[in-house]
Amino acid sequence: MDSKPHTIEVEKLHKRFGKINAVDGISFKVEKGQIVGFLGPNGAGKSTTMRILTGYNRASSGTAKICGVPVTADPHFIKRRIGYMPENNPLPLELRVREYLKYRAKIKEIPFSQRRRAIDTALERCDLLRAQDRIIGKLSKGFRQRVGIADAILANPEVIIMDEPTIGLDPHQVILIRDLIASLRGRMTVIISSHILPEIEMTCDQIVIINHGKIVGQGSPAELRDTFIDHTTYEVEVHGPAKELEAALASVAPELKVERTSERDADGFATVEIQIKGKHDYREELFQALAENPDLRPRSLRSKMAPLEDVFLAATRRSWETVDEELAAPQPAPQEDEKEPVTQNPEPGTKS
Ligand SMILES: Nc1ncnc2c1ncn2[C@@H]1O[C@H](COP(=O)(O)OP(=O)(O)OP(=O)(O)O)[C@@H](O)[C@H]1O
Repeated sequence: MDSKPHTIEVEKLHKRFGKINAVDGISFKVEKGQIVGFLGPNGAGKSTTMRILTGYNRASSGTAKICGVPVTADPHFIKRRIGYMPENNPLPLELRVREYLKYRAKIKEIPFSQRRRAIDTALERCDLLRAQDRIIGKLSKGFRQRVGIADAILANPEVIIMDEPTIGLDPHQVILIRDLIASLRGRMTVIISSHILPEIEMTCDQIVIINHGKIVGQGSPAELRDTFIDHTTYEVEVHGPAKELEAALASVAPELKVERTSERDADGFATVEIQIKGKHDYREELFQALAENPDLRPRSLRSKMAPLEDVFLAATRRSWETVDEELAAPQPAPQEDEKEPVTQNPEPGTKS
């Protein structure tokens, strides 16, 4: 049973651009205070979904609700509840940081008496107090991204949507932005899209994997691993003849595969990566098999979590197989609404 309230509810969302199904029946819910990552290859439909949520794009069909209200029902209500940082966020390069946030505070209708405090808080949270009088055009890309985030959080909205917030940043800046996003956990509901998989894994409570406009995987990193990864990987450091090692490993599990073996180090130890099908933890059996052989000397043994990249590849591969099957199947005659995009909702007003 659902326990926490859902700040974002998306149901059977479709967006067609002519013949392109950019978003093809997406449904998901996000609990209050969670950080959700959108993962997907180029053209998967991430930005389009985000733009529908913010009211920038209208859906062809389906519903998207923010705080229980359909995004098209009350654009003003939605505007006040969402902070949006679009991909390649355009900023006025000639303005100073504080000046820009003042202008944005006005647009966002923050009451005059609260503006100064709201700006100071956003500057502080984004570690921009030192840069508040700098001209935006003279800031590094990392600082500009922080200005974009400061703008998104300025009105203390319930939902923050960020499209590729770390694109083009150096690793140091990526860590700063990641920490900044993590600091919003519990306070705001956050959706971010990124191609940087470890970043999504480190930052997000839930991950939504999108491919060809459809959701192909959804859940916490652990749940996704459970769904898409059917093996466990182990790494063992061992000394001894290759033949003996092969025999010892073969006795552990019939479906054991040696993925790679490193060069031996100065002490004669090689690092061997092993994969065994299934979810059973074979560490004890592996250690025993190696230790029992007098010609082998194990030095360390550990199980390795599958990288999110493997989950992503497995999820998208599975969806490509489905697409291939769909393409091979006989096609029904086109429906009326496939010929012309359905414009169910009016285009909302200004950017928030
Ligand atoms: N305004 C538009 N007109 C026509 N087609 C569009 C439009 N916007 C997006 N598309 C198409 O819709 C599909 C989904 O695009 P979208 O930008 O949502 O993908 P994405 O997952 O955000 O990709 P990326 O990671 O490259 O930003 C793509 O095929 C894209 O070409």
